[in-house]
Amino acid sequence: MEYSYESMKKAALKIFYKGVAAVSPEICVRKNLALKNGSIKIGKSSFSLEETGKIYLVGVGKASAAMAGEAEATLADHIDDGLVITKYGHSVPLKKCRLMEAGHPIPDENGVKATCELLSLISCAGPGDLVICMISGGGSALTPAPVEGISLADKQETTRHLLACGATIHEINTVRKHLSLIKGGQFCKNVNGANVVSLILSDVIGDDLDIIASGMTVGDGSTFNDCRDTLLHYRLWEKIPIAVRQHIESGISGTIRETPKPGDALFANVHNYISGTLSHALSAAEEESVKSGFNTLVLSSMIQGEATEVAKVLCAIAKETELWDRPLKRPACLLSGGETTVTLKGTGKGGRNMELALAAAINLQDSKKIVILSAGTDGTDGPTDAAGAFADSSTVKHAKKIGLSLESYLADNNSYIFFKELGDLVVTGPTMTNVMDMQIVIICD
Ligand SMILES: Nc1ncnc2c1ncn2[C@@H]1O[C@H](COP(=O)(O)OP(=O)(O)O)[C@@H](O)[C@H]1O
Ligand SMILES: O=C(O)[C@@H](CO)OP(=O)(O)O
Repeated sequence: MEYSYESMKKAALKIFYKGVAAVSPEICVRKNLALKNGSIKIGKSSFSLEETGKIYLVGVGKASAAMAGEAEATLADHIDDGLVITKYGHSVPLKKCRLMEAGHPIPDENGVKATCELLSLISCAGPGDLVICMISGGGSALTPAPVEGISLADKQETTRHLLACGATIHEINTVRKHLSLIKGGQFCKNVNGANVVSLILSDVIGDDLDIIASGMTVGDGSTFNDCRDTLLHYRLWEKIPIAVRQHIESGISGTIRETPKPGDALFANVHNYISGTLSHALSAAEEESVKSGFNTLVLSSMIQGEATEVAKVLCAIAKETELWDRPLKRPACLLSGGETTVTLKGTGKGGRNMELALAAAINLQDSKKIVILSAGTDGTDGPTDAAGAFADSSTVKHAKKIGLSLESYLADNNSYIFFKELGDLVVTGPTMTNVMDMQIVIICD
């Protein structure tokens, strides 16, 4: 079969959508939540309706409104009260829960208000009650509850520095947890001994419960010392607001208490279950790729590192396939995913997927027929309206024709504008789910 760039891009997009569809909030919640024989089953936990007091449904994260919608459909009139905090544009109509939208990835005033309301709602719970949480990535930025002495502006500035320095989400959330009254398990301090059960859609490498949305219902394995180490490592210690520095120093000296740790009695009635992961999405993408006639290989669901470096490795494997039919015979499709980082040096507009695609285009200029799609499964890449971008063996040629220099767009972290000019953005709109980023690499004759 003869493949054109257009047909390869179409196939890549179809594979991406299949992956995303497999981790829709509805599917993930339906698999893990049921009402059966007078009991609510969530993950491996079961709560008899007769013995349970009030039932609260809460949610935080980009997928939380859609997750709560599915939970409402199952639990219907059994929910007594609820509140969901999601990112602007990620709402779906809810019947039982109040819905509040807030800023992401930089927290804002609406996030502060919403988090205050969330904490006030769950403080109505008590022994015998059940608090059901729908948690997904994005939850950290959406729930700013700064500790005393730290302002929202301090948190915003700290977040901006952390997002720009190339730190991993594990490192970023270690700091966030230690500046917060809700993150790092502290949500559970407010439920007065009620049962807490969380369904969690994972958007972090390794599916670490204490990292996704800063683990508000999970014991925190990190410390104030780790925060200082991270900030020193990325040379941010002198740049962050003084109030943040002082708070961390007080934590290190023991004047301020640590976040609750795994095994703390606070978590005796708390259960956390992963409801969907990137690995599920990649399996569905793999199935679609095979159906489309490609020899298919999932490389990894744990790709991390600087986006431009990851691009070099993916392109090297794609070119190996093109030249030597290794590790797959053509027509081939390589699938991968994870979360890269971008150390921002320029002032342009972009995201880590578009940055990866731009670097890939440079690496593919000496290849014959390779297409790469890199996109965020949440439908947003960086502070833009695109999910990601396509790069292919001919991108450099086309860019030169219209006078665009890839190197200068890359140096300015201006990948969004580059791919917009070229017409190679992947625009999906909010997908309502969030399991990190996916790369689909198609190699044809
Ligand atoms: N101009 C840019 N080029 C590349 N990456 C960028 C740019 N601006 C911001 N970013 C990256 O975008 C990330 C935030 O984007 P977002 O897609 O919202 O992340 P997430 O899906 O993890 O919430 C930050 O980690 C930041 O490094
Ligand atoms: O909320 C968070 O802490 C992170 C990880 O879960 O999500 P996002 O990268 O989407 O902001």
